[in-house]
Parts: sequence; structure tokens; C-alpha cells
Amino acid sequence: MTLRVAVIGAAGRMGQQVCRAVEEAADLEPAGRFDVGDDLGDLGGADVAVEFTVPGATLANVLHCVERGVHVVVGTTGWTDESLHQVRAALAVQPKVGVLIAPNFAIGAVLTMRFAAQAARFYESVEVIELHHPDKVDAPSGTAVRTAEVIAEARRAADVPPAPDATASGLDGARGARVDGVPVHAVRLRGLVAHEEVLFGSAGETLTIRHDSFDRESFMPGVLAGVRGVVDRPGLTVGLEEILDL
Ligand SMILES: NC(=O)C1=CN([C@@H]2O[C@H](COP(=O)(O)OP(=O)(O)OC[C@H]3O[C@@H](n4cnc5c(N)ncnc54)[C@H](O)[C@@H]3O)[C@@H](O)[C@H]2O)C=CC1
Ligand SMILES: O=C(O)C1=N[C@H](C(=O)O)C[C@H](O)C1
Repeated sequence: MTLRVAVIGAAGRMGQQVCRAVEEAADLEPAGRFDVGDDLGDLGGADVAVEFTVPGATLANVLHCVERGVHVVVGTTGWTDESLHQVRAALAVQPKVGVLIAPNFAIGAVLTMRFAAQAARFYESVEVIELHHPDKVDAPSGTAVRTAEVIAEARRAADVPPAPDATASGLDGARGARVDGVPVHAVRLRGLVAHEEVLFGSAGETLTIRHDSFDRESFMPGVLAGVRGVVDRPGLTVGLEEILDL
């Protein structure tokens, strides 16, 4: 069956890449390209909409799609418990519709989160560093936030005490932001695309897990897997790992 796919945020870095990937996929057909100021209407008769916009716009776009019975694959960051709750409420009146929200569609980033969750209980110390292109509008990255959350969950489940840190004075921000107790540091550097390092430490050893997206092409297999998978997954799915059965 051919799926008709609309792209919201089509003029952006990710949106343009998604439009190309949809055009090149034999089982997918472009249904429409939408960007800021466009009326989403019936999404060009799409079966699935792919949404890569900005944190301030994504919820309204997703609710628009759900209300019109269109499945959605969302890569935009900035989701909160409250905005996820609003999506679940909208889906309750459209029980056949599926929404997939994933902070990162690169397989290596998904594996990094999984490996970090596995390692978390064995180490006293942990820090997350995310490194991105300087045009990114949010910090820390959605991926780094989720990585810190899964690490914190695993440490809590294993009763790991807070990481040691004797810092008593210094400049604001020198120790990064705390996400669920885990220090997260954000680097913005021309030349980068999307990168993450998770550093674990205990007496006499460290473990570093690093993932690099050197090109936005790296996100496309995950986005297309999401498009093909979301039509058979009614309700809200958070994380590509659910689609990949990881
Ligand atoms: N989940 C993942 O794997 C990835 C997620 N991202 C996230 O995706 C989002 C977009 O990233 P980029 O493409 O790099 O940003 P971008 O700034 O290049 O593109 C965003 C596009 O959305 C458009 N836009 C803004 N408001 C809109 C609205 N109300 N309706 C429709 N279009 C609107 C803008 O005009 C722009 O063309 C960010 O939140 C980023 O963090 C980025 C890369 C991978
Ligand atoms: O803005 C980006 O570029 C990216 N955003 C996502 C995030 O915030 O985690 C995913 C990836 O890191 C690229």
C-alpha cells in the first residue's frame, strides 16, 4: 500500500531532507509541503504527516493533524508532560490515529540511550555532553534531556547515591544544567551537526559512549520506519525504540 505523506516544517533543515527521502521511497508519495504561515487544512489528503518545526509550534500542529484523523511522526523537541497529556486527550477521541514522538531518529542515538541506561547502575559519576550546530534554538538538546532522564531512572532503581562533586564555588553554568540530577553540558560549534557523549566514571575507570550524526541523512531511516510503523500503532508512542522493538 502506498502511504501519502505531508511534511510540516518542509522549508527547514530536517523538513527538506524528509521531503527528499519521501520522494525517493517507492512505497511513499508526497502529499504536501507546509511551513510557517501555511494553512494545514486537510494536510493535502495525507495518511501521515511528518512534523519538524519549533518547540512553540509543534503541539498545535500535532493536534490539528489528530483532529483530522491524520497519523503524525514528530521530531520536534520541547515536549513536556503537559503537552503530551494534551496529545493523549486528543487521541482519546480519535482512537484509530497514531502519533510517534521521538527526540532522535538516528539509530546510534537510540542505541546510545539504551546503552547508557544499561551502564548507569554500575558507575558513581555520570555527565552528558551534547554538541550541535550553532543554528539550534534549544538547549540542552531533546536527546540529551531524554538520555539524562533514562540514566536517572536507572540510578534510582538501583539506589545509586548522587554523584560525588566537591564544587563549592565558581562561575554560574560551569557545571552545566541539571536534568533529573544529571549534569548536562551543551556545546554549539559551526561544523557540527548532532553529537552526544555520555561519560561514566568509577574508581580507576571511565566509560564513554559517543554518537555522531555527521549528516541529517542519518535520521532518515528512522523517520521512514516511523512513517511506516505509526499507521499500525494507534495512540501515543514516545521514542523510536518502541518502533524498532529495542
Ligand atoms: N528527532 C530528531 O531526530 C531530530 C529532531 N530535530 C528537531 O527538529 C526541529 C527542527 O529542526 P531543524 O529542521 O534543524 O530546524 P529549522 O529551523 O531548520 O526548521 C524548522 C522549520 O519549521 C518552520 N516552522 C516554524 N514554525 C512553524 C509552524 N508554526 N508551522 C509550520 N512550520 C513552521 C520554520 O519556518 C522552518 O522552516 C528542532 O526541534 C530540532 O531539535 C532535528 C534533527 C533531528
Ligand atoms: O536540532 C537538531 O539539530 C537536533 N535536535 C534533536 C535534539 O534536540 O535532540 C535531535 C538531534 O540531536 C538533532
